[in-house]
Amino acid sequence: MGGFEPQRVFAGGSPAIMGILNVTPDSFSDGGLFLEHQAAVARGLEMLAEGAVIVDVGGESTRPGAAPVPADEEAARVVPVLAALAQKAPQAVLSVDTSKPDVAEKALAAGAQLVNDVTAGGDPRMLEVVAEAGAGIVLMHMRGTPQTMQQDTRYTHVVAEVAEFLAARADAALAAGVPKERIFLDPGIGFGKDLEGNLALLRALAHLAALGFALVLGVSRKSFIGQLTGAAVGERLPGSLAALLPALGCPQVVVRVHDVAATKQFLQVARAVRAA
Ligand SMILES: Nc1nc2ncc(COP(=O)(O)OP(=O)(O)O)nc2c(=O)[nH]1
Repeated sequence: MGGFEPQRVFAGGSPAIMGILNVTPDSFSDGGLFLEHQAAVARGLEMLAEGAVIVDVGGESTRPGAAPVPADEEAARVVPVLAALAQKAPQAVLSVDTSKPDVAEKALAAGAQLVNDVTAGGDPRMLEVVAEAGAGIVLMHMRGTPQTMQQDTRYTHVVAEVAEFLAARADAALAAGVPKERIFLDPGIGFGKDLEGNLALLRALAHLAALGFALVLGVSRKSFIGQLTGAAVGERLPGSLAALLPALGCPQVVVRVHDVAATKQFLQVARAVRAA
């Protein structure tokens, strides 16, 4: 149950890779590919073999306009996959991508050690669930909900506003009893931001790292890459890799990606050729 060990995430250095495993019919880039549990477990094991340190299992798409999934359906999607991965890959760090405390509770009992909450503890019970389980939590910035977040993407100063939100949510997690080393902050690229807002957050990633918490960064295949290049969602791997460049300067960052092997190779070479 829980027992998140942060040192396992960065034992191989930073950035560390979080492989995305969407057990959903409608995720924006890979919906339906891994809805069947056997295929999902195989994909999770494949990503671990390719170099992922964390496998992030999600049962509800958060793409703009996505319909919410009932808790029992979401749990039915992710819990069996997490249980199988915990049994087959006991060395893996498993996370559950959910904003529902009930789903998180079941996922942690099944072997997840980290909760990836795109609402940053929007449901107050989530922080209690995470603290009680000794789990880690990813607190992500999103304006509104997947249904509303792209309707208002105006900020006075997007970096300052996102940093302020994340710092406040980290304080709430600390107050709930989650230790600092088990808290990850995430700017939420694509969640209620326009192109300029996403780029400003990427350029200022070191500023967010200066808040003193480990970070998670999710840029993989996202629409801002399409806006910059015209590339369709299945053609965005080069742009997804280029968007990781700001992460290279951060001491403790997890990059959340679909393409694990390519990202692993990119990071190995980028680290080798980059001045210290
Ligand atoms: N912490 C964090 N979690 C996230 N979960 C989902 C997505 C959206 O990507 P994906 O999971 O591929 O799509 P969908 O939400 O449609 O399943 N992005 C993030 C992110 O940037 N950060």
